[in-house]
Amino acid sequence: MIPSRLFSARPQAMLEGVGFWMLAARVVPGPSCLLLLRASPRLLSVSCADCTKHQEPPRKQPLSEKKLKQHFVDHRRVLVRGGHGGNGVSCFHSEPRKEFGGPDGGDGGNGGHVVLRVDQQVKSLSSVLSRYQGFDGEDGGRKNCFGRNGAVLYIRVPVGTLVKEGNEVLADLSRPGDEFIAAVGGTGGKGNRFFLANDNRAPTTCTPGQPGQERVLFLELKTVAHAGLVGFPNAGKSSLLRAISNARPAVAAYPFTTLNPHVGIVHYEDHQQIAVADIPGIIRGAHQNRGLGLAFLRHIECPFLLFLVDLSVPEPWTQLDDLKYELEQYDEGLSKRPYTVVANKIDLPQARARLPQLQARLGQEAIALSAATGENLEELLLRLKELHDHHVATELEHGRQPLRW
Ligand SMILES: Nc1nc2c(ncn2[C@@H]2O[C@H](COP(=O)(O)OP(=O)(O)OP(=O)(O)O)[C@@H](O)[C@H]2O)c(=O)[nH]1
Ligand SMILES: [Mg+2]
Repeated sequence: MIPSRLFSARPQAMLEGVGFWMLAARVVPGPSCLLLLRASPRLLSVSCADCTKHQEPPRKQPLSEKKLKQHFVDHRRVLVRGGHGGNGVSCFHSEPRKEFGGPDGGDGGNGGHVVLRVDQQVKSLSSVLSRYQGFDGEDGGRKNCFGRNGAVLYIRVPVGTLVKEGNEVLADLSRPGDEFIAAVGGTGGKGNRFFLANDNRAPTTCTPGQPGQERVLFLELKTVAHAGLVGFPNAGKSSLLRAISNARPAVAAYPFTTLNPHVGIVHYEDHQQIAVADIPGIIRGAHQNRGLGLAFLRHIECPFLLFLVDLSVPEPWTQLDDLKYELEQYDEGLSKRPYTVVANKIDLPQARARLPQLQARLGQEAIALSAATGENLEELLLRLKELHDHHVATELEHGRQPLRW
């Protein structure tokens, strides 16, 4: 509320706003300043020294979900073209008193390759452009000088980038530092020196540089994480990820709130880190492209899974069968990965009542918890650690490197 006596100080300034607040701040210090602080902190900092001490530093505005989606890009079509080779040159050596110096045209340099390189700092394909042209090689020169080769052009991509041409998978860049030559640079042309032969002492032939390889590649980002949260829309996957990690996926009471996978890192006291991916909701018929269809199933690139069952809906045990069926239809053996069943929303009385029936129907233990209230999250965290340790042990047993985040 603005005290009425302030208006009488300079009523005409109300329209201007700025002038009014400056005057009022000097007239009425103390609590009124708080009101004014909210109205115009910049001006108040000039007039009220006391309040400036308590002024909060400006906070960065969080990105809206719409903007986040624009930032996360999980597939890209890229036209890549290697650099053009430099041309060979045709010329002859000339020197005073040396009439026939011979051919001395140098070769052109090779065009530069375009190379995809995995960079752990890059988290999505949003920084990848739609076309890349490699660096050209330099033309050859006189005096048998060869042209400089074109430099290699590196495209930084995130871990888990799949490179496809048509339907063929060319490369799976799943480790930091992995490289793939997307387009080979063209070879440089030959200078006339190259064609010097016994039967031809003065060749004039030289060849042009070759164009670089050109192709259209499809880059696809798999979400690489230790655990994948799989569940129906609205089961509470994003809420659970928020509860156990620092990730901030959007949560709302409508299906398909999550349209892109989010990865959250669970930190343990012994500095172990486990990456958990929140995958968009799966519905019946997803393998036939229903709902978000197949688009998200490609993201399930996790050594173990967390099946999230929503206890607030009737007959929750059917969810697990449906989820497993969809995964199996998409990729045989996907549902056979180590997993654990998590039953969410036990804070609701009707959900808690369904728990014994769910356990009986599944014939296995389900971790009952509430992502909203944080109830029983510890049990899930311990189970996650167990699954992770089991994964590490199995990978080492097979002589493979376990996934590190
Ligand atoms: N009562 C209760 N509500 C919950 C709990 N967890 C999630 N919810 C609510 O369930 C709704 C859906 O939650 P989300 O986390 O967005 O669900 P989701 O599985 O990520 O949904 P999609 O992204 O659409 O697949 C929201 O309204 C949440 O507030 C819980 O433990 N208890
Ligand atoms: Mg979600």
